[in-house]
Amino acid sequence: MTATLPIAIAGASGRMGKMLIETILASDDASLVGALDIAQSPAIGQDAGATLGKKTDVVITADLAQGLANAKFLIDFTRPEGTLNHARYAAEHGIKMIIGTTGLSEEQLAELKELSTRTAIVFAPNMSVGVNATFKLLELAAKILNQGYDIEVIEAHHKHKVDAPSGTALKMGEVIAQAQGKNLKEWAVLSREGHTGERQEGTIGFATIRGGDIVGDHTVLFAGDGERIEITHKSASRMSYAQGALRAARFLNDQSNGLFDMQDVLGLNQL
Ligand SMILES: NC(=O)C1=CN([C@@H]2O[C@H](COP(=O)(O)OP(=O)(O)OC[C@H]3O[C@@H](n4cnc5c(N)ncnc54)[C@H](OP(=O)(O)O)[C@@H]3O)[C@@H](O)[C@H]2O)C=CC1
Ligand SMILES: O=C(O)C1=N[C@H](C(=O)O)C[C@H](O)C1
Repeated sequence: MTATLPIAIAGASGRMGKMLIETILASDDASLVGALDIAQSPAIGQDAGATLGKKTDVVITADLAQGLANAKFLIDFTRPEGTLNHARYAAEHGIKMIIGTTGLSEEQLAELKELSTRTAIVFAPNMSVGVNATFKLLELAAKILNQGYDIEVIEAHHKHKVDAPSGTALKMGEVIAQAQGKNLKEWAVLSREGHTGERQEGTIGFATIRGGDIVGDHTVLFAGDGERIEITHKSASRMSYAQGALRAARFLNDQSNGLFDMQDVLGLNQL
C-alpha cells in the first residue's frame, strides 16, 4: 500500500517520541520520513527505530531542514520553546503540525494561533479518545451540578513530568468553567498551602501528584453535602495518545490552515 501520510517526529527519543515512532511503523497509512531531537541529545545520528530494535533508515537530527525535508506532517510532543521553534519553520514551509506539548504560555499560544493562519495545526493537551470523551461528560456534569457542589481537579503523573497542573487538568477546568459561565482564571485555585481560610464557594481547585511511572490519571470531584460524584480517566499506556495524534494527522490531510483541537478531530464539538 502507498503511504499517504509522510510524518516527521520531534522529540524522537522522548517518551512520546518513541511511542509515536512505534505507532507509525505499525500503521498502514503513515510513513516515518524524519526524526528531530535537540542538538545535545545522545540520540542524534542514531536510527529513529534503534530503541525499538528496528531499522528505519531515518536518522535523528537537530537540523530542521534535514529532518523535515520529506515531511508533510510534524508531530511534536516536546517542550514549549521547541514546539514554537518548529511551528515557525512548519508555517514557513507548509508543513502541518500535530502538537501535544503542554505548558505553553499565553504569548506562545497567541503565536501558535497566528502561525495557524499559514498552516493547519491540531493542538491538544490530551490526544486520547477517552479523555476527550471525558471532557464532554464533565461539560454535562458541570451544568447539572452548577450549585452546591465544590469542584476539585486531581491529577497524578510520573516523576519526570515538568509542568503542573497538567495540560489536561487545566483543560478540564476550562471545560467546567465554560459550562458554568465562568472565566477559569478568576475561579481557579491552582494550589493550597498554610492557613488558606475556608473554601470559597464557586472556585475550581487543583491538586497535583507526581511519582513513579504513573502515565496519567485525572479525577474531577464534585463534592456536595451528603454525596460526592467523581469522574475519572486513567491512562495505562501512552499508546492512546499516539493513536490520537495519528488520527489528527489524517484529519489535517483535508485542512490547509487553522487551529484545531481533538474535539474537532473526533467530531465532538457537534454533540
Ligand atoms: N497531548 C497529549 O496527549 C500528551 C502530551 N504530552 C506532553 O508532551 C510533552 C513531552 O512529553 P514526554 O514525551 O513525556 O517528554 P520527554 O521529556 O520524554 O520527551 C521530550 C522530548 O523533547 C526533546 N526536547 C526537550 N527540549 C526540547 C526543545 N527545546 N526543543 C526540541 N526538543 C526538545 C527531549 O530531548 P532530550 O530528552 O534530549 O531533552 C525529548 O526527546 C510534554 O509537554 C507532555 O506534557 C505527553 C503525553 C500525552
Ligand atoms: O506529561 C505527560 O506524561 C502527560 N501530559 C499531558 C498533560 O499534561 O495533560 C497529557 C497526559 O496526561 C500525559
